[in-house]
Amino acid sequence: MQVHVADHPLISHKLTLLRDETTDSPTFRRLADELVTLLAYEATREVRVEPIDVKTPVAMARGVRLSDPRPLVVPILRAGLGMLEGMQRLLPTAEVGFLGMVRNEETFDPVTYAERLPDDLTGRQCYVLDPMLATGGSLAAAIHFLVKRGADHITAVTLLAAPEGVARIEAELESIGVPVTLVTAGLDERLNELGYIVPGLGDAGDRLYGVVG
Ligand SMILES: O=P(O)(O)OC[C@H]1O[C@H](OP(=O)(O)OP(=O)(O)O)[C@H](O)[C@@H]1O
Ligand SMILES: O=c1cc[nH]c(=O)[nH]1
Ligand SMILES: [Mg+2]
Repeated sequence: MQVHVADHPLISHKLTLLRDETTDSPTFRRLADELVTLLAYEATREVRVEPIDVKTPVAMARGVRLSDPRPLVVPILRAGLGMLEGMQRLLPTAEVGFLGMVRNEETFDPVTYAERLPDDLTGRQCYVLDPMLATGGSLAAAIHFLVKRGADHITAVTLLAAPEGVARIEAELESIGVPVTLVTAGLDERLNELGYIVPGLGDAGDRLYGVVG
């Protein structure tokens, strides 16, 4: 898997504020949104385009436009929803599909409670959004959903990733069978015994939207 850890002082600055436990929910949402827009630039480096000609006020010019079919952006609910607008700012014409997943707190296995994806993703580039790649269970499950429908190019965009999660996706790449790229604002040290990223930022969903039972 190609792993791009963002190396930019503005991204590091915003990520540091995001980690801070005193950062409130409205600020956390704004920072997550800003971070995704910065990450989207790197994440879309291989977005497919086709040549077109355009008439400027002066002359004809050769340019490009996004190819059809348009990319599909898939936020993993809940926390991934906090990254959607930031991504759409750069890819306004992308389609959006949804996956709802929650981790079992004891086994860390993802439970899928919602799925709204196009049936046929043949030839589609897909961008999966989830702030946290911890054990990698949720991202692996999301990738399998997309590949089963025919997606042939997947980019995951995260705010933080743990080495354990990266290793898991790498180990599953053979069964995944399509190239996967990870673009993340930070790669942290490890997971703790509760499956949280260390030092991390806590529970991204709770920090974005509040604690639900
Ligand atoms: O890599 P993993 O070990 O699978 O963990 C990461 C997942 O955990 C979090 O979601 P959570 O289950 O807390 O759901 P939420 O977004 O509703 O808070 C996070 O947003 C990822 O989806
Ligand atoms: O650190 C973590 C791990 C999983 N999910 C989160 O929201 N945070
Ligand atoms: Mg959560």
